[in-house]
Amino acid sequence: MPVEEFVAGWISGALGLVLGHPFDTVKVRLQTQTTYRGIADCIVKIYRHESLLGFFKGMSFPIASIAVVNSVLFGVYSNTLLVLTATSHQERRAQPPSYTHIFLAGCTGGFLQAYCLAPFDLIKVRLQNQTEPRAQPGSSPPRYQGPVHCAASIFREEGPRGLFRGAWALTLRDTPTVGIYFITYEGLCRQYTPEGQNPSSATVLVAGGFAGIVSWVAATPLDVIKSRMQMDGLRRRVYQGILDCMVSSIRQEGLGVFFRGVTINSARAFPVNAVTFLSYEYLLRWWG
Ligand SMILES: CN(C)C(=N)NCCC[C@H](N)C(=O)O
Repeated sequence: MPVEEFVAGWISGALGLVLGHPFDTVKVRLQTQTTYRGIADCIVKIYRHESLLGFFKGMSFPIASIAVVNSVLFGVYSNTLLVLTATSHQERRAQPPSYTHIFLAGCTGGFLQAYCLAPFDLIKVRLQNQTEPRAQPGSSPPRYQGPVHCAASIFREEGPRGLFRGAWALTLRDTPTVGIYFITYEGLCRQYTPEGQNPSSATVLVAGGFAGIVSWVAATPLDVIKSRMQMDGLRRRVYQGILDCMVSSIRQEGLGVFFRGVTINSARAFPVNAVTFLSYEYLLRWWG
């Protein structure tokens, strides 16, 4: 099994993550808390109350973990294509795989990465939702003091399965939308690249950025449900399951609830995925 795709996925995931984390914090807050009037209000409040560091809450853990998850995503995607089409990454420009194969390989990558991502994403969301400023003498400490403390507390208070809270919603979110992600990327690259050639850097940046936006717009409804399921269980259980969470969210907030955070999600998705695909492509060309 070729491993370069896993390594390239790891590095490109880490680069994309640092760039996108502040957007991600604003998105998670908008999706799970009702105290903010919109993106600008949320940004101002985080900055005033928690300083610039507030935007980077919960990042240290994902930088290691999400990079591993991205490595699984790109590694599984490329190796599934290898099984389906018998072509390596280098051969795929001359012998492009069909969109059906790309979609199937993307869905396989999305499905497998969701299970690796679930506990890390849960910890990230719980930490991002802590609104307390940094610990000061005399003030009560936040519930979770860091990622390891957060993981240990969830394990103790909610059991080992608690670490996988929201995993089903995450799998439903990622399986089809990662298929869409790779189809959009490949489709745009092919559209703007002469046959048999490698896409230019500008094409990779634009195709990667749009692949991020299109797939995240499709993923946002289940992303909202996933984030809510992950916050459920913190004090008392509110939802019986995914369907119950959907129904009660619609009842209380209307259908618009499914698009909470879609603007910030898209604003985050473009730079993150432009950089992810650019570094991924270049690392593979460099090694290949
Ligand atoms: C819509 N979804 C779930 C995706 N497109 N997933 C693929 C990776 C996305 C990238 N690491 C990011 O954080 O944007």
